[in-house]
Amino acid sequence: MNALVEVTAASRTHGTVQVLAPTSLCLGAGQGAAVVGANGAGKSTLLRLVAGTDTPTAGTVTVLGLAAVDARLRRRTQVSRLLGAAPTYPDLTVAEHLRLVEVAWGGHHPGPGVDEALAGAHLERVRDQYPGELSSGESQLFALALTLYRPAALVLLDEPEQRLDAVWRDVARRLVLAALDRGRTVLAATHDPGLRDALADRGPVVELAAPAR
Ligand SMILES: Nc1ncnc2c1ncn2[C@@H]1O[C@H](COP(=O)(O)OP(=O)(O)OP(=O)(O)O)[C@@H](O)[C@H]1O
Repeated sequence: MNALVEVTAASRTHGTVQVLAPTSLCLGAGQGAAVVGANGAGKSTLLRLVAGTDTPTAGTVTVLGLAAVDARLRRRTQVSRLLGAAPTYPDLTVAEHLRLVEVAWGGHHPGPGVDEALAGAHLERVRDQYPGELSSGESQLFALALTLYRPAALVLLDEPEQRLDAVWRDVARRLVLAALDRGRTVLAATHDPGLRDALADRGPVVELAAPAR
């Protein structure tokens, strides 16, 4: 298997506190993986290590064949991530954000088109609204749809289900599965059993131990 992501005994310590115990993960092209565990278990920390925005205290993290921190240029085109809030422009509508991504790929965006992507995410009703005019659930689904619209090989998602009701959690799951069906690789931290189960059919589940409380 050609590994897109290879995490080998990676851990993270802040001061004297280990916030991520040694963790390993191997993720090949087209696979999906769920990272699960209690609040504070280290899920976001692991995603940041894979994103290259943090470095492990011990162990190694390789993304696209390079140490995650050295994969900067490749990350721009080959990794799309939703870790926290998605960056948005206050004066561009929902549809214009997707159009911007499409244009940024200068004729090489593989599709679907903006209208189809909005329909798939159930966002047609708010297509002409600005980010500041969306409900919190709409904002989250918009952020997820926008993240998945970048035609990146690897997608990193931190709790994509947050602030979504049961119906929209289902939409979010289907969006993630559709990305996998198109050959993307997805690593998602989640508290949603439905998303965990869906990803478990597509690859490994990384269970992080609960932190001492
Ligand atoms: N810069 C930091 N300094 C000290 N501790 C930190 C720092 N960043 C994160 N932590 C701690 O690391 C632990 C793991 O945090 P992380 O955000 O990875 O957990 P999580 O599993 O994503 O939690 P949740 O499900 O609540 O989002 C937490 O106890 C957090 O307080």
